[in-house]
Amino acid sequence: MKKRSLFTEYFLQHKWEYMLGAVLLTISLALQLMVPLVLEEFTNGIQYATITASDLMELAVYFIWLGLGIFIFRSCGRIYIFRLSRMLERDLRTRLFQHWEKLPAEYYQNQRIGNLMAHAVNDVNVLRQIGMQGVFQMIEAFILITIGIFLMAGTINLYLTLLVFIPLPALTYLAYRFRIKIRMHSTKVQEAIGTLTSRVQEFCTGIRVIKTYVQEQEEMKKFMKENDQNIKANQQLIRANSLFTSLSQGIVGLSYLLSIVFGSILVMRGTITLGEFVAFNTYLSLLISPIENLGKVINLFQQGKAADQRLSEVLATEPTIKDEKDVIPVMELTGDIDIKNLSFKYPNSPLEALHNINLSIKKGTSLGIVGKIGSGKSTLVNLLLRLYNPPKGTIFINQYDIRKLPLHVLRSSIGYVPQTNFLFSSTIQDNIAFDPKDYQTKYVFRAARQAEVYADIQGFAEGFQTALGERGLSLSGGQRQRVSIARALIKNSPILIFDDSLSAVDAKTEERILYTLKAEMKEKTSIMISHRISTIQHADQIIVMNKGQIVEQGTHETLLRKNGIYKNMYVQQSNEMVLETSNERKIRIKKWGNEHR
Ligand SMILES: Nc1ncnc2c1ncn2[C@@H]1O[C@H](COP(=O)(O)OP(=O)(O)OP(=O)(O)O)[C@@H](O)[C@H]1O
Repeated sequence: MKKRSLFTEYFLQHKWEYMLGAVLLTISLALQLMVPLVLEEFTNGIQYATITASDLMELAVYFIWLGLGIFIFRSCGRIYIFRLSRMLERDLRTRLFQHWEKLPAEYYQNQRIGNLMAHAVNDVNVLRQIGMQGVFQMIEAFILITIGIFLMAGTINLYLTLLVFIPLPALTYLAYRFRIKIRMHSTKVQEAIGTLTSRVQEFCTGIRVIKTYVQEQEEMKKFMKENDQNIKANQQLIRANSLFTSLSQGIVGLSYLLSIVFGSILVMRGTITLGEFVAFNTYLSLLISPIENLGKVINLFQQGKAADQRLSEVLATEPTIKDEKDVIPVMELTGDIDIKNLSFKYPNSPLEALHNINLSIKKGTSLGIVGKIGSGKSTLVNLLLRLYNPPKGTIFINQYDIRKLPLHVLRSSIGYVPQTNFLFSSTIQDNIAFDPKDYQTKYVFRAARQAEVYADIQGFAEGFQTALGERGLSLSGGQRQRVSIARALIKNSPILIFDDSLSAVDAKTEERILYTLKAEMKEKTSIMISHRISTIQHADQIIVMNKGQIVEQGTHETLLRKNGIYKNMYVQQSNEMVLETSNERKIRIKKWGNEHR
């Protein structure tokens, strides 16, 4: 069965409410169609001098009542239909957001933020417009045109009506011809807006890099090029729209001309009365706007079809990472991790990021991971968190294949500090207590103390209530990292993962954090990735990764005895430390000398 469009789906769900709106509007239109009849009587009365002063008064009162009726029913119908469309807009955005939340990180890697914004803003707006102007004008056009033509042909003159309506099929033809063109241009406009939004977003997030690499001119050139493309796409759409509107107006004008010329002849011949001629032209003027709008509505529906298609495609994207059908209803995990023969390729990559990984991390023990850049350390963690799906039967927690665990149980059992520390535009407290559970302030303070960031935060004028800008830019790299650590610690989860999470703090702070964490981690399973040996040297077991494989495994002491990659890294880093310390000492002595000169 063909899938219904999003708009049809919504329309059918609310059909009775739409019906009520349509009834209110129809009453107002019926009253509008009575105006020419009153005018006809009035004009004939004047022509044949049969009208009296009291008739005039009566007519005036009648007109006022008609006007009032038209106003009340039209406004109510309009408010009703427009309210439904605003609800459609709200529901659609909520549905889109809910769906986006289900899609895996991988989906966002392949999307431009501008395109996603265009879906959420422009596409939804087009569908809202269909629900507003589209439905409203469709009802108006249908009622006025059908009943209007019936009244003109049936009560005034069939031939004049036929003559006046001869040019109108051309309008349908035009709408058909312009349909594809306008849809194509509207898609281009959407894409151009998407590209521009992405450019601005990238500019804002990358502003420091742009400035330090003096790339303002280059960025401006790219922006101007895309801005011009946006204008060009809009101009093409405007041209197509204006040509369509002008041609349709010309056709309507021709109908009007035919009505005046041939209507006057019929009056002069006495075939119709002057009152009927006035009524005929009033009907026509009532019909002109709906006939014009019909063209616009057809266009709007075309744009809506494209927007509907785009939104439907997004909503049809299957979340690849979700609870499997054979999910085991586990409520809690304690933290024994087993990895068996794990090999993994990223979906869009032909190369293996991990090859035949075998590991066992018992509850309450720690694992340190070191290795070169790109050796697969973060990939291992991504799979444990199911940010990507590991092959079935490769990763187990408490003997359960993680592919069979409920996602929310798996993820809420892991306190994770990612490599890139994203903080939300909110207070520091909210950033730390970022969990479905409600935490009392004392727990936020405790986590901040454990992460060695408490003193820094208390140093801010507003303490834990300090609002952070987008991406927490008001904090230093080290502070951001420690706030992220506090966010992971507050969860008090059985598994803790730190992905190079102490890289931005100095050696002394690192030492203090590790000391605090040691007590915290006693009952937990912890995985710590680092480029610094000092961060992981006290782990119960350490693995060295290279090209997606575990190449060395053991404790700090056993690995040093192996004289392999680990030993080399250790020696190199120790030498660097000595050099750093002696440089620091030299700087301190120089500084002291300067101060005491
Ligand atoms: N989303 C992805 N899609 C395709 N390939 C990826 C993706 N993420 C990582 N890779 C590739 O997988 C391999 C392992 O990457 P990974 O990020 O796990 O390395 P890493 O050891 O954590 O590196 P680093 O120390 O720089 O964090 C690399 O070759 C990388 O290019």
